[in-house]
Amino acid sequence: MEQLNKRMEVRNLSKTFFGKKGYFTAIEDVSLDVYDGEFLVILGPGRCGKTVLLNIMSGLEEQTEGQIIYNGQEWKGLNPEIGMVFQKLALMPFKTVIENVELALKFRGMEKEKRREIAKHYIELVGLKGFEEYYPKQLSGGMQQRVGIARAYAADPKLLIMDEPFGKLDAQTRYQMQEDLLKIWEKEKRTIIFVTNNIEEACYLGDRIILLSDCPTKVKKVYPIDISRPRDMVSKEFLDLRTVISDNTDLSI
Ligand SMILES: Nc1ncnc2c1ncn2[C@@H]1O[C@H](COP(=O)(O)OP(=O)(O)OP(=O)(O)O)[C@@H](O)[C@H]1O
Repeated sequence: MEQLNKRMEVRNLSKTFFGKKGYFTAIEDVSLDVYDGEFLVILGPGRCGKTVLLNIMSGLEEQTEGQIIYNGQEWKGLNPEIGMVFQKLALMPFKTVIENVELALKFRGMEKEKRREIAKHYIELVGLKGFEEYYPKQLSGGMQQRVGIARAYAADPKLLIMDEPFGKLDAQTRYQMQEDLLKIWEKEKRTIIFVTNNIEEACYLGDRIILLSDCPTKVKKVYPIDISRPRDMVSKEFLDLRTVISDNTDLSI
Protein backbone atom coordinates (compact mmCIF):
# COMPACT_ATOMS: atom_id res chain seq x y z
CA MET A 1 0.00 0.00 0.00
CA GLU A 2 2.87 2.39 0.80
CA GLN A 3 3.63 3.17 -2.85
CA LEU A 4 0.07 4.35 -3.56
CA ASN A 5 -1.02 7.98 -3.47
CA LYS A 6 -3.27 9.04 -0.68
CA ARG A 7 -6.57 10.26 -2.10
CA MET A 8 -7.85 11.33 1.31
CA GLU A 9 -6.53 11.57 4.84
CA VAL A 10 -8.82 11.86 7.82
CA ARG A 11 -6.94 13.39 10.73
CA ASN A 12 -8.11 13.29 14.35
CA LEU A 13 -11.73 13.78 13.40
CA SER A 14 -14.38 14.26 16.10
CA LYS A 15 -18.04 15.13 15.90
CA THR A 16 -20.21 16.16 18.83
CA PHE A 17 -23.88 17.04 18.46
CA PHE A 18 -25.78 19.25 20.83
CA GLY A 19 -29.45 18.35 21.24
CA LYS A 20 -32.28 18.12 23.75
CA LYS A 21 -30.35 15.63 25.88
CA GLY A 22 -27.16 17.69 25.87
CA TYR A 23 -23.89 16.81 24.17
CA PHE A 24 -23.53 13.58 22.23
CA THR A 25 -20.22 12.52 20.68
CA ALA A 26 -20.71 10.33 17.61
CA ILE A 27 -17.07 10.26 16.41
CA GLU A 28 -13.97 10.52 18.55
CA ASP A 29 -10.47 11.11 17.22
CA VAL A 30 -10.77 9.09 14.02
CA SER A 31 -7.77 9.02 11.67
CA LEU A 32 -7.60 6.97 8.49
CA ASP A 33 -6.15 7.02 4.98
CA VAL A 34 -7.81 6.32 1.65
CA TYR A 35 -5.45 5.25 -1.14
CA ASP A 36 -5.99 5.92 -4.84
CA GLY A 37 -7.74 3.08 -6.61
CA GLU A 38 -8.39 0.94 -3.55
CA PHE A 39 -11.61 -0.71 -2.46
CA LEU A 40 -11.79 0.37 1.17
CA VAL A 41 -14.46 -1.04 3.45
CA ILE A 42 -15.55 0.73 6.61
CA LEU A 43 -17.16 -1.80 8.92
CA GLY A 44 -18.98 -0.88 12.11
CA PRO A 45 -22.01 -1.68 14.25
CA GLY A 46 -25.39 -0.07 13.55
CA ARG A 47 -25.80 3.55 14.72
CA CYS A 48 -22.08 3.79 15.44
CA GLY A 49 -21.51 6.91 13.38
CA LYS A 50 -20.64 5.58 9.94
CA THR A 51 -22.99 7.90 8.08
CA VAL A 52 -21.85 10.91 10.08
CA LEU A 53 -18.23 10.03 9.18
CA LEU A 54 -19.08 9.70 5.47
CA ASN A 55 -21.00 12.96 5.50
CA ILE A 56 -17.98 14.74 6.93
CA MET A 57 -15.65 13.09 4.40
CA SER A 58 -17.84 14.25 1.52
CA GLY A 59 -18.32 17.72 3.00
CA LEU A 60 -22.06 17.40 3.64
CA GLU A 61 -21.49 17.90 7.35
CA GLU A 62 -18.89 19.83 9.34
CA GLN A 63 -16.62 18.20 11.90
CA THR A 64 -16.21 19.51 15.45
CA GLU A 65 -12.48 18.82 15.41
CA GLY A 66 -9.89 17.45 13.03
CA GLN A 67 -9.10 17.73 9.34
CA ILE A 68 -9.95 16.25 5.99
CA ILE A 69 -6.95 16.26 3.65
CA TYR A 70 -7.91 15.67 0.01
CA ASN A 71 -5.17 15.13 -2.54
CA GLY A 72 -2.63 16.51 -0.12
CA GLN A 73 -4.52 19.69 0.79
CA GLU A 74 -6.89 20.54 3.58
CA TRP A 75 -10.46 20.41 2.27
CA LYS A 76 -13.51 22.18 3.65
CA GLY A 77 -17.05 22.08 2.27
CA LEU A 78 -18.71 19.97 -0.40
CA ASN A 79 -16.27 18.04 -2.55
CA PRO A 80 -17.41 17.83 -6.19
CA GLU A 81 -14.97 15.00 -6.91
CA ILE A 82 -16.86 12.68 -4.55
CA GLY A 83 -19.87 10.63 -5.69
CA MET A 84 -22.33 8.92 -3.37
CA VAL A 85 -24.46 5.78 -3.57
CA PHE A 86 -26.95 5.30 -0.74
CA GLN A 87 -29.27 2.53 0.39
CA LYS A 88 -32.12 4.85 -0.53
CA LEU A 89 -31.19 6.06 -3.98
CA ALA A 90 -33.77 8.78 -4.54
CA LEU A 91 -34.01 8.03 -8.25
CA MET A 92 -36.32 10.46 -10.02
CA PRO A 93 -39.56 8.45 -10.40
CA PHE A 94 -40.81 10.24 -13.51
CA LYS A 95 -37.52 9.97 -15.33
CA THR A 96 -36.37 6.89 -17.20
CA VAL A 97 -33.22 4.93 -16.37
CA ILE A 98 -31.16 6.80 -18.94
CA GLU A 99 -32.53 10.19 -17.87
CA ASN A 100 -31.64 9.40 -14.26
CA VAL A 101 -28.12 8.35 -15.20
CA GLU A 102 -27.42 11.42 -17.32
CA LEU A 103 -28.97 13.96 -14.93
CA ALA A 104 -25.74 15.19 -13.31
CA LEU A 105 -24.20 15.64 -16.77
CA LYS A 106 -27.27 17.61 -17.89
CA PHE A 107 -26.90 19.90 -14.86
CA ARG A 108 -23.29 20.45 -15.89
CA GLY A 109 -24.52 21.68 -19.27
CA MET A 110 -23.19 18.77 -21.32
CA GLU A 111 -24.82 18.50 -24.73
CA LYS A 112 -27.43 15.79 -25.16
CA GLU A 113 -25.61 13.52 -27.59
CA LYS A 114 -22.48 13.36 -25.46
CA ARG A 115 -24.28 12.74 -22.18
CA ARG A 116 -26.46 10.03 -23.76
CA GLU A 117 -23.33 8.28 -24.97
CA ILE A 118 -21.77 8.37 -21.49
CA ALA A 119 -25.02 7.25 -19.81
CA LYS A 120 -25.40 4.34 -22.25
CA HIS A 121 -21.83 3.24 -21.55
CA TYR A 122 -22.42 3.05 -17.79
CA ILE A 123 -25.85 1.45 -18.13
CA GLU A 124 -24.18 -1.27 -20.13
CA LEU A 125 -21.33 -1.52 -17.61
CA VAL A 126 -23.77 -2.24 -14.77
CA GLY A 127 -25.63 -4.83 -16.86
CA LEU A 128 -28.81 -2.87 -17.64
CA LYS A 129 -28.53 -2.65 -21.42
CA GLY A 130 -32.07 -2.81 -22.79
CA PHE A 131 -33.61 -1.10 -19.75
CA GLU A 132 -32.73 2.47 -20.75
CA GLU A 133 -36.36 3.54 -21.21
CA TYR A 134 -37.75 1.83 -18.10
CA TYR A 135 -38.92 3.83 -15.08
CA PRO A 136 -37.46 3.09 -11.62
CA LYS A 137 -40.67 1.54 -10.28
CA GLN A 138 -40.57 -1.04 -13.08
CA LEU A 139 -37.21 -2.32 -11.77
CA SER A 140 -36.31 -4.68 -8.90
CA GLY A 141 -34.34 -3.40 -5.88
CA GLY A 142 -31.10 -4.81 -7.25
CA MET A 143 -31.66 -3.20 -10.64
CA GLN A 144 -32.38 0.14 -8.99
CA GLN A 145 -29.06 -0.14 -7.16
CA ARG A 146 -27.40 -0.76 -10.53
CA VAL A 147 -28.97 2.47 -11.81
CA GLY A 148 -27.57 4.22 -8.72
CA ILE A 149 -24.08 2.87 -9.45
CA ALA A 150 -24.33 3.86 -13.15
CA ARG A 151 -25.52 7.34 -12.15
CA ALA A 152 -22.63 7.76 -9.73
CA TYR A 153 -20.06 6.46 -12.24
CA ALA A 154 -21.42 8.66 -15.05
CA ALA A 155 -20.69 11.77 -13.00
CA ASP A 156 -17.02 10.68 -13.10
CA PRO A 157 -16.14 10.90 -9.40
CA LYS A 158 -12.55 10.46 -8.26
CA LEU A 159 -13.84 8.91 -5.04
CA LEU A 160 -17.04 6.94 -4.75
CA ILE A 161 -18.63 6.59 -1.32
CA MET A 162 -21.20 3.83 -0.93
CA ASP A 163 -23.24 3.87 2.28
CA GLU A 164 -24.68 0.39 2.93
CA PRO A 165 -25.94 0.24 -0.66
CA PHE A 166 -27.04 -3.40 -0.50
CA GLY A 167 -28.47 -3.31 3.03
CA LYS A 168 -32.09 -3.62 1.95
CA LEU A 169 -31.62 -6.34 -0.68
CA ASP A 170 -32.48 -10.00 -0.18
CA ALA A 171 -29.51 -12.32 0.42
CA GLN A 172 -29.41 -13.77 -3.11
CA THR A 173 -29.52 -10.36 -4.83
CA ARG A 174 -26.98 -9.01 -2.36
CA TYR A 175 -24.43 -11.70 -3.25
CA GLN A 176 -24.99 -11.05 -6.95
CA MET A 177 -24.56 -7.30 -6.48
CA GLN A 178 -21.33 -7.78 -4.50
CA GLU A 179 -19.89 -9.92 -7.28
CA ASP A 180 -21.03 -7.53 -9.99
CA LEU A 181 -19.79 -4.45 -8.17
CA LEU A 182 -16.29 -5.97 -8.06
CA LYS A 183 -16.49 -6.71 -11.79
CA ILE A 184 -17.52 -3.10 -12.50
CA TRP A 185 -14.74 -1.78 -10.28
CA GLU A 186 -12.16 -4.04 -11.91
CA LYS A 187 -13.24 -2.85 -15.37
CA GLU A 188 -13.24 0.84 -14.45
CA LYS A 189 -11.25 1.46 -11.31
CA ARG A 190 -12.42 4.17 -8.97
CA THR A 191 -11.39 4.70 -5.39
CA ILE A 192 -14.30 3.24 -3.44
CA ILE A 193 -15.24 3.62 0.21
CA PHE A 194 -17.89 1.03 0.94
CA VAL A 195 -19.66 1.15 4.28
CA THR A 196 -21.34 -1.88 5.78
CA ASN A 197 -22.28 -3.53 9.06
CA ASN A 198 -21.97 -6.98 7.45
CA ILE A 199 -18.65 -8.77 8.18
CA GLU A 200 -18.99 -11.29 5.35
CA GLU A 201 -19.66 -8.52 2.83
CA ALA A 202 -16.66 -6.58 4.15
CA CYS A 203 -14.35 -9.61 3.84
CA TYR A 204 -15.63 -10.40 0.35
CA LEU A 205 -15.18 -6.89 -1.06
CA GLY A 206 -12.35 -5.04 0.61
CA ASP A 207 -8.69 -4.47 -0.17
CA ARG A 208 -8.64 -3.22 3.41
CA ILE A 209 -11.20 -3.13 6.19
CA ILE A 210 -11.32 -0.35 8.75
CA LEU A 211 -13.14 -1.69 11.77
CA LEU A 212 -14.94 0.92 13.85
CA SER A 213 -15.95 0.68 17.48
CA ASP A 214 -19.38 1.33 18.88
CA CYS A 215 -20.40 4.92 19.67
CA PRO A 216 -18.48 7.17 20.06
CA THR A 217 -16.80 5.72 17.01
CA LYS A 218 -13.05 5.16 16.99
CA VAL A 219 -10.89 3.09 14.65
CA LYS A 220 -10.44 -0.28 16.37
CA LYS A 221 -8.19 -1.88 13.79
CA VAL A 222 -7.23 -1.82 10.13
CA TYR A 223 -7.15 -5.17 8.31
CA PRO A 224 -5.34 -5.41 4.95
CA ILE A 225 -6.78 -8.39 3.03
CA ASP A 226 -4.50 -10.32 0.73
CA ILE A 227 -6.95 -13.05 -0.28
CA SER A 228 -7.11 -13.15 -4.08
CA ARG A 229 -10.40 -12.47 -5.90
CA PRO A 230 -12.91 -13.90 -6.57
CA ARG A 231 -12.99 -14.86 -2.90
CA ASP A 232 -14.49 -18.11 -1.78
CA MET A 233 -16.70 -17.41 1.24
CA VAL A 234 -16.34 -20.94 2.56
CA SER A 235 -12.56 -21.23 2.15
CA LYS A 236 -10.49 -21.59 5.32
CA GLU A 237 -8.62 -18.29 4.84
CA PHE A 238 -11.92 -16.42 4.34
CA LEU A 239 -13.57 -17.99 7.38
CA ASP A 240 -10.44 -17.40 9.50
CA LEU A 241 -10.44 -13.70 8.57
CA ARG A 242 -14.12 -13.45 9.29
CA THR A 243 -13.64 -15.02 12.73
CA VAL A 244 -10.72 -12.76 13.64
CA ILE A 245 -12.74 -9.66 12.79
CA SER A 246 -15.90 -10.98 14.38
CA ASP A 247 -14.03 -11.65 17.65
CA ASN A 248 -12.85 -8.03 17.65
CA THR A 249 -16.19 -6.33 17.05
CA ASP A 250 -17.99 -4.43 19.78
CA LEU A 251 -21.51 -5.63 19.19
CA SER A 252 -23.04 -8.44 17.21
CA ILE A 253 -22.66 -7.14 13.68
N1 LIG B 1 -27.80 15.64 13.41
C1 LIG B 1 -27.69 14.82 14.46
N2 LIG B 1 -27.98 15.27 15.70
C2 LIG B 1 -27.83 14.46 16.77
N3 LIG B 1 -27.41 13.18 16.71
C3 LIG B 1 -27.11 12.68 15.50
C4 LIG B 1 -27.25 13.48 14.31
N4 LIG B 1 -26.87 12.70 13.24
C5 LIG B 1 -26.53 11.50 13.76
N5 LIG B 1 -26.68 11.49 15.10
C6 LIG B 1 -26.41 10.35 15.99
O1 LIG B 1 -25.12 9.86 15.73
C7 LIG B 1 -25.11 8.43 15.88
C8 LIG B 1 -24.51 7.80 14.65
O2 LIG B 1 -25.43 7.93 13.57
P1 LIG B 1 -25.12 7.37 12.10
O3 LIG B 1 -26.32 7.59 11.26
O4 LIG B 1 -23.84 7.94 11.61
O5 LIG B 1 -24.92 5.83 12.38
P2 LIG B 1 -24.62 4.66 11.35
O6 LIG B 1 -23.44 3.95 11.88
O7 LIG B 1 -24.55 5.20 9.96
O8 LIG B 1 -25.93 3.78 11.54
P3 LIG B 1 -26.59 2.67 10.59
O9 LIG B 1 -25.68 1.48 10.57
O10 LIG B 1 -27.89 2.38 11.28
O11 LIG B 1 -26.77 3.30 9.23
C9 LIG B 1 -26.54 8.00 16.15
O12 LIG B 1 -26.69 7.73 17.52
C10 LIG B 1 -27.35 9.18 15.72
O13 LIG B 1 -28.54 9.28 16.49
